[in-house]
Amino acid sequence: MTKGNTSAKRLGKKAKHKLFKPRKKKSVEEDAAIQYLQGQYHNIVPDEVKTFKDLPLSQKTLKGLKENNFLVPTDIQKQAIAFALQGKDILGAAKTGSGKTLAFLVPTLELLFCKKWTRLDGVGALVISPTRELAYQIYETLRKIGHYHDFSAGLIIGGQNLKFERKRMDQMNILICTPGRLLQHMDENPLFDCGSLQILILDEADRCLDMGFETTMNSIIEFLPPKRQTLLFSATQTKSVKDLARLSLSFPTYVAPHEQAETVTPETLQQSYIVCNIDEKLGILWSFIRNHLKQKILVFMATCKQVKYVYELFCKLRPGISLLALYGTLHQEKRERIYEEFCRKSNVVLFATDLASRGLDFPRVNWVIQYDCPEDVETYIHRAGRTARGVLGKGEGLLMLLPNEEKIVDDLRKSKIPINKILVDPSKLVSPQRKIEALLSDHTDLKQTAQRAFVNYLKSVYVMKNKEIFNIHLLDTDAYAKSLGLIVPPRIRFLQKYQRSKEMNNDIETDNANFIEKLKTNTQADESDVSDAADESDITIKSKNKQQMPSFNFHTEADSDEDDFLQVKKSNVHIEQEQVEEVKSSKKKKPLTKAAVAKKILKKKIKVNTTIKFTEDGEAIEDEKKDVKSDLAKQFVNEDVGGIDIEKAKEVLKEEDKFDKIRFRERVKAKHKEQKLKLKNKKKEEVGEKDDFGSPSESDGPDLSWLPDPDKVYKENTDSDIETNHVDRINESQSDENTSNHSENEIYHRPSKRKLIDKRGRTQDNVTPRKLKKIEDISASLSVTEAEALAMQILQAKKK
Ligand SMILES: Nc1ncnc2c1ncn2[C@@H]1O[C@H](COP(=O)(O)OP(=O)(O)OP(=O)(O)O)[C@@H](O)[C@H]1O
Repeated sequence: MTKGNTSAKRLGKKAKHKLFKPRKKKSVEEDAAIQYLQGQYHNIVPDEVKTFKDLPLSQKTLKGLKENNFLVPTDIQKQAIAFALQGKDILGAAKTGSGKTLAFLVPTLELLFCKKWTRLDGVGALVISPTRELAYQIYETLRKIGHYHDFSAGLIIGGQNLKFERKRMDQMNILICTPGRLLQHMDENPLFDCGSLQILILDEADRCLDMGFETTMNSIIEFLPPKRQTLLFSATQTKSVKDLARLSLSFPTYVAPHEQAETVTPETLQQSYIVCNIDEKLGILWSFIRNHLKQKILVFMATCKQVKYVYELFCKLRPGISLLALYGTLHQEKRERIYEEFCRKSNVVLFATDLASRGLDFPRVNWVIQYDCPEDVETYIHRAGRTARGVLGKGEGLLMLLPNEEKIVDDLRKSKIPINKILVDPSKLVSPQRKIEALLSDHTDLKQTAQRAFVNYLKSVYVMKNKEIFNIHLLDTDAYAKSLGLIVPPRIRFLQKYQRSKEMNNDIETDNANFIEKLKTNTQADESDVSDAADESDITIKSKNKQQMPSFNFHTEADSDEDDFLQVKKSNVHIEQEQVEEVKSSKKKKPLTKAAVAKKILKKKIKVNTTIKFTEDGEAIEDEKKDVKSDLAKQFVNEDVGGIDIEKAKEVLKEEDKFDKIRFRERVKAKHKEQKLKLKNKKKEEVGEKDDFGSPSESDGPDLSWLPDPDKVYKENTDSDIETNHVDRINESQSDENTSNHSENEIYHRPSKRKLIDKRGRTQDNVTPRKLKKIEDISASLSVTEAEALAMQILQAKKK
């Protein structure tokens, strides 16, 4: 109401305009509808709700839901929507695939609708998701069901155009984002303002609040107004008092419709596990795929490198089904393409890391294979939950375990996960071992990927908290390398390093033993009882951990939707004794204090904070003051103050620039002068040389050296013959010259180098005085007719 009044006032005269009349009417209707809906909120009885229509929802939302075939709300939707509409903070927990997305999107739309939120009101709702793919999925669902509302929604995830996002941030009403990217906007984008935020939603809340995102989330929460509604959703919900306190949740309503259910996983999900040796795993996976060519299969692996290797290898082995790979280090566009392709296709295998384990709603997945043992029960639940989704979804899950990993089955069963052991049928096993080895010997790239996959898998095992299940020393690494096609097992440097440091630090080991013991007892307490007390002990453990390992950088503060296996993602992960030792030993080796660095610098006689300028020839300018020309620069250099006044420095540079330009011009001029002089000298030298042998300027007449020796002619020919013969011979020799073939019968000697007429018919300029004299002699000896014939010949040649 208030908003409506103010806008009418703001409109003033224009409000009388015809066009606005229906709006007013509409606004009145809307106000009445909102009032009615809000009046119903406290009368909702979730158990009595049969369809979405039974909930007090706006027509726009109901229409959006109906169009997308969402008619009957699921249990979590009934309860969560009811409490959220009443304005309560919610801790929502429900099985995977039970429809939690709508459980928070519907109340979000209703809240903004009832507040008559407009584009100008800015960000009203913020949905945070741990992965880009999940954020994209939520965004798509919002677009579908919020189609009839007028809100603007934005998807803010890493790997997209930051500039594009930046410009539009202030116009968005509902933002779906990943933590890293959101914080980046909060830090860098002046247009981004969350001051009027109404509702904050964390999907996969336990993941958003764990150690991987801890710092990022803390910074985000600080930025948000404390007076807001907060909804947390996950299949494995956090109840940590600390987490809730961080979000300023004091008395949230816990909505968990499946809490009393017999299983925590969907009933329609059939779960089984096999136990095999590490070197059999790849062969079993290959055989499984070969035996299920008409299925949609999702395979989870521990690291990106494994996914990359198995995908590339199987592509080369051609199993007869489409293969895809999804992991964090892929380019964002590729990730989107693969995600969509897997959604679309029906007979396909997707190899993925835990990036795809939470929230993603791939339709009709038949099989989820956990190729590597999950880190914990929660990870198992989320991975397995990628199949058997929605109201009618069915699916199967297969867990592949190494003998020492079988202990996790007890944990799974304790957590109400029905899982059965099955045996592998050896008759169906086909091992492509030979082919793999051959492929690796042919493809160096593939071999390197295999090596990386090998090392990274071992590292992933090494950093796991539960050493009873994940024990690197129990792995037959040579056999594992061989199964990957690596005849020579790669060096496991990180392990060797650790062994060495262990030998050196036996004393520390005993010191740490007590600490580790304490950690283990606390861990057990944590896992058995998820109570407030346990959470508190969790906090103390973590702080102890921090004290013990000040520089163990296992978690980053960046957008951690990239799945780095070296990142501790769980809040209660305790680093093993070994790792503590490693840190200590490495610390012992390299004590790098400020004093040590200063000493090193003193030893090397490096003058810190000094600038050395160089001339163009690379010589250091010793006295900088000598080099400056302008008065301003001289003054600036003489001022001996700490730091730099940027503005003044700019002015000085401008002044100096003028002098530099003058200097540059002078230098160019000098160079030109030098070049000219050189050219002149060179010409002079050339002229001097030519003078020795006769300069072309001295020759005025043509070279007539080819003419017949008159003495010979006079001896051999009679006067009467001379006239005709000579002309003929001239013609003859000219044609010879054109063809460059001298006839053997040629009587006269004709020097080839010195020609009277060149090929284009021009006369030669270079006639030496000696030649001139000869020509004069010849012309004196010629008769008039001969001279005439010669003149004619020259003229004809000139014309040509
Ligand atoms: N009321 C409904 N009627 C029919 N289908 C629904 C309904 N609500 C949700 N779905 C469908 O169920 C599937 C799973 O929903 P959603 O992804 O929200 O589950 P989720 O509980 O968030 O799962 P996860 O825990 O894995 O994140 C989706 O395909 C969705 O379209």
